[in-house]
Amino acid sequence: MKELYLFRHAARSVTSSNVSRGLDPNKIRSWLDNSSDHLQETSSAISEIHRKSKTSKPTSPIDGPYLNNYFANKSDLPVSVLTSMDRGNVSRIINDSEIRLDWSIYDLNKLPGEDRRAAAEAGLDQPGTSHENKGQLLPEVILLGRCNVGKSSLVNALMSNNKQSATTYAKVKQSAGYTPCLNFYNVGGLFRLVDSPGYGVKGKPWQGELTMRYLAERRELKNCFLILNGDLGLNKYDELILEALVEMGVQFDIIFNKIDKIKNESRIQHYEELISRSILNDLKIKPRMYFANSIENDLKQRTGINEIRYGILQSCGYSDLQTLKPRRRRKTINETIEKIKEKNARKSLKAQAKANLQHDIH
Ligand SMILES: Nc1nc2c(ncn2[C@@H]2O[C@H](COP(=O)(O)OP(=O)(O)OP(=O)(O)O)[C@@H](O)[C@H]2O)c(=O)[nH]1
Ligand SMILES: [Mg+2]
Repeated sequence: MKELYLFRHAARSVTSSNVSRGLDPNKIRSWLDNSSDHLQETSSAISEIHRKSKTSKPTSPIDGPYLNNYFANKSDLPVSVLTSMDRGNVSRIINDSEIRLDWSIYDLNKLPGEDRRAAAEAGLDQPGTSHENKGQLLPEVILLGRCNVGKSSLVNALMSNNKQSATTYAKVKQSAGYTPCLNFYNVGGLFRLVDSPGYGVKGKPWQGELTMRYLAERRELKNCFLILNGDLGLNKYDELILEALVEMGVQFDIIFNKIDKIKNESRIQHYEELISRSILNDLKIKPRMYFANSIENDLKQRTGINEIRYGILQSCGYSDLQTLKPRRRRKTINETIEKIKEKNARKSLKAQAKANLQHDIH
């Protein structure tokens, strides 16, 4: 109505002021009349858009938890759907954990546990390896995958504080074939997370042998997380390793990583198609499935990390996460300062609230 009122006013002023400039007032009136109809249509279309935008929900990000929720009802492959309490627990456990690289292994016979076993088999009493006194044996999980699929980035994402900091434990590089050996990260004395050299075109035969022997022989190994390219899907090397894992009877799960490479609105359809045309549904063992983004340079984009952490802890036999206490890491000076600041802010808020209450009473 307001627009129409303004419009009429404009028509009046145009007719009177433009005659002197040689414009035909009737033409102008008819043009304005048509415009009035158009304006009315436009204004009602705009209010319709406003109405719709108020009622329709904004598109949610199709992130790791969203995809898990979606495929929980749609796929034969199991997925984890976490409660907010599970999320809180896994974040606390990892954020509190002291994390360190215990061993970098090029030769499986030198791996603690294996050295002892090798020595026992050879009839020797003293294995005498350099790693012998560097810690007790813990449950282990390994990240497997093609070169460049994001194994080391995922190691960093799994062991870093979710949103605030990206600690770099494992070295990451754009060029494929970067991690040369098996790296064992001790997480809070609870388990060891093993980063492995990638397989595929850039993988070296001796690295393949090392990893395969580890998979076949390691008694501490509780689960493998096979990382797949979330953009391109499985290739022949992935199929070979999947078949080998099934054949060896090794427990494994799969992670579709780099989901950011697929546009948010196409993700569901992309993964539905990718899974249905892969060999995943035909495997004798149905692996648990995860969707993640382990990107290092944009922490807000990281997703699906707590689901994998939860899967790791469960595989390692830790089911009561509420009471699980890792070996704690020492806080940095900055973290300590932040904690003190938070405590003081809470104190002053409390004091303020108390003062307000007393003021209201009086
Ligand atoms: N877009 C995107 N890039 C990623 C993601 N995760 C890792 N990258 C990038 O992928 C490249 C390879 O990452 P790495 O973590 O080194 O991969 P890797 O599997 O350990 O590679 P190798 O050790 O060579 O086998 C790096 O440039 C990473 O920044 C992700 O979730 N999304
Ligand atoms: Mg690597």
